[in-house]
Amino acid sequence: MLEGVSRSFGNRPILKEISLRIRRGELFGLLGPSGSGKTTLIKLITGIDAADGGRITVLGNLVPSLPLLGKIGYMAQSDALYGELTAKENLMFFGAMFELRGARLAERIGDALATVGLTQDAGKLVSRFSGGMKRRLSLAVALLHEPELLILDEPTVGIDPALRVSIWASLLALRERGTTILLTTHVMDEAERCDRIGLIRDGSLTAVGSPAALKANTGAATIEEAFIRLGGDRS
Ligand SMILES: Nc1ncnc2c1ncn2[C@@H]1O[C@H](COP(=O)(O)OP(=O)(O)OP(=O)(O)O)[C@@H](O)[C@H]1O
Repeated sequence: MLEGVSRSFGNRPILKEISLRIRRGELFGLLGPSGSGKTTLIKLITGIDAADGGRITVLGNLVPSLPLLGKIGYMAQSDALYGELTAKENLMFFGAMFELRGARLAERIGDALATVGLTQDAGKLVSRFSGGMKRRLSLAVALLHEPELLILDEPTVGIDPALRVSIWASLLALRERGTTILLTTHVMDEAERCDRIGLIRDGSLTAVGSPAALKANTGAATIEEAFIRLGGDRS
């Protein structure tokens, strides 16, 4: 939950008094033009960056909170992987950080690799991976410890359409199991699949609602049209 959250860089306000309550178990999408503040907001929610004003609580904990880190899975926009390790070794490393070990770790690694379609590539060095494969491995890392809240910054950038479909199927399955998912996207048909979306423009949350409600409120046929009518640019 965010209450009046603000963040400036220098004299420049980047986020202005953002208040938002994301419900447990929902798939929430943040949509906004490039530079509107989506990544900044996500970093505040994870506790990586600190707000200048306002209050953020996640799963009942005031952010930042060390115990919270074990309950969150975060996939940043740039991949933080070890190129000199294989995909499986990367997952073993990150799994150990989340105190997974033994049979449980092996089971989670198998599950996460299958979810992102990398089972056949488990033994390959990450430095030989394509950009899309690295994105998929980053997603596997984020969901390895079965976090209650999954925060994904543009999870499907650089991923081909067929795999995007399968990743979305996995996200929806995780949501069915009760995982709360917060993601940013530029892709309108992805926004359409979220339970609710929040539109950000110039650091302000301009609208929040289900895709159907946002379309109905603006009389738009598509979410892209609703987004433009609500003052967003094509992103
Ligand atoms: N550490 C920083 N120092 C100064 N300015 C920053 C910093 N981080 C972000 N900004 C600025 O804040 C604004 C919002 O950036 P942010 O990355 O949150 O946008 P975004 O909506 O995630 O964009 P995109 O969709 O392109 O990823 C940009 O103008 C960016 O240049």
